[in-house]
Amino acid sequence: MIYENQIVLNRGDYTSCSINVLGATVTSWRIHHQEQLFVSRESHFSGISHIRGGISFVFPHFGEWNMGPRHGFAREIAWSLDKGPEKLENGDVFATLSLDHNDYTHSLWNYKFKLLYKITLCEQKLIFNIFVENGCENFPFEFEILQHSLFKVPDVRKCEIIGLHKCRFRKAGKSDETQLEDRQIIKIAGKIDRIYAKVPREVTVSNMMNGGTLKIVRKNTYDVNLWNPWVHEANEIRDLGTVSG
Ligand SMILES: O=P(O)(O)OC[C@H]1O[C@H](O)[C@H](O)[C@@H](O)[C@@H]1O
Repeated sequence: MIYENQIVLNRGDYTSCSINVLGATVTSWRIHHQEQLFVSRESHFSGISHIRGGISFVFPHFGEWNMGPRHGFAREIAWSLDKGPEKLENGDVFATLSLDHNDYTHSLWNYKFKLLYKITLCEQKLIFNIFVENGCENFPFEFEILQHSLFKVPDVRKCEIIGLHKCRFRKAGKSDETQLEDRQIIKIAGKIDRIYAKVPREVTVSNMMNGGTLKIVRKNTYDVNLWNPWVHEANEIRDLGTVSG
């Protein structure tokens, strides 16, 4: 069921996940009451731009795009509910959203495609399955996908990111020049905006809400975007709200 644009997966025990059909954006993930995601209070939910925060769906292009909006169109348009929410025997709850090519997407990117996005809420984790169907007969297309995730943390300076050691990275939006990450543990102490390539399957972030560690496990994706605009730049992003040091 969709109520006020939201699809809610409720696992009981105050564990839930909300997905806004606008961009199939995951706007809330609560584990036993505790919110794990950051969504700006200044965010627009009316469709005039993408939702600022949560987990947004970047497709078919990451970054500035001369064919359409930055980070693609998928985060800016309404998706459909394809299936669910449905409870599985083990108590997990899932829903599948879909986005089909239409006149608008064709005006920017002239391919027939269908995206299926299955989100499963488990006791302590979220599982995402993404399917991209190519409806163009004998005609391949290239695309980029990113789940742009903004996490809520008590103090970002205390978070330790593990898993990027020895990966090469480039600065987002800058030249293709790459550098080697020589730190086993990355701490954020200022602005950072990087794309790490060929990242191992698992990256962890410690000192999340309640002091827990978040494990991000990926399959068939190779790059990781690490972004924190820090105070000055954050204050220039109008829908992010005021940030103090
Ligand atoms: O403001 P947006 O279009 O949502 O982009 C937010 C951020 O997305 C990614 O993390 C990019 O690497 C950043 O350069 C960008 O600032």
